[in-house]
Amino acid sequence: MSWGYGADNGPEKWVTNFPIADGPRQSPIDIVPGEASFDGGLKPLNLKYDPSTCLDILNNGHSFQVTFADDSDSSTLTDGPISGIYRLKQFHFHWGASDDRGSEHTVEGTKYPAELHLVHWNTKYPSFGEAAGQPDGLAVVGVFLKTGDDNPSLQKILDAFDAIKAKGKQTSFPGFDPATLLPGCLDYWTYLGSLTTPPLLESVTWIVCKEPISVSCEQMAKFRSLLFSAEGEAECCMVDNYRPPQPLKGRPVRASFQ
Ligand SMILES: NS(=O)(=O)c1c(F)cccc1F
Ligand SMILES: [Zn+2]
Repeated sequence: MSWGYGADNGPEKWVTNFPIADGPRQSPIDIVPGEASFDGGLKPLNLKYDPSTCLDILNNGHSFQVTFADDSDSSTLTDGPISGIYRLKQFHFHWGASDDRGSEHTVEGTKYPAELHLVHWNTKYPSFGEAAGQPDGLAVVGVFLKTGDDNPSLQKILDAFDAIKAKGKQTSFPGFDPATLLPGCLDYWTYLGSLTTPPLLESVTWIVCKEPISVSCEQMAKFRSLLFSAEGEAECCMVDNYRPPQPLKGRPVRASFQ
């Protein structure tokens, strides 16, 4: 059986096939603002996204992701805590079965109902796959979702869900601008971590935004209408697809703001 989020194949079991699960720089973590150190040397995030690089939306059996053409520097992350140019590859979300949980990072124990991950790879390496194996290979921008007003930008994504309900389904998704998913304020915490799903590679510079974006509770219900299961299999709702916080193991967490 391959990894997932169930009792038999979930986060507590991943270490069996992926021993790095107990490694020194695993993600997510609980962010404790009072223990983060303000670093005046951290630059503002510079996110430049070109909607024409948006290709399609896919249910990969553990989340859904929106994928981007990454054969040029059209959609990039620069500055912030990183050096060089990182290209946007995809974004995806993690969410809960109810509004009291779902995010991967937590803030002093507070769980949000969902978390957005914008995944970028360092162009000093030839591809995403190569970069994913390097300690400075990836940079993921995390944004919390908080229940409140309806989010029109999110709604465009949710309206595509009927075409990707089951695992393995994919449909074209042209012209979406991921910048519309960013909060107004781009203050962030940053630390060195890992992928939060197997293979849990310790190659991610995490950049977690302090300000959440909104999602309505009806929109959260739509997230929960996706399936972990493929067509023809017993239906299993895609919910609680989050890894809980992992030990900090002495890592510094820096803040871009005071
Ligand atoms: N969750 S995460 O952002 O760490 C992540 C990646 F960066 C890359 C691939 C899958 C994945 F889940
Ligand atoms: Zn993720």
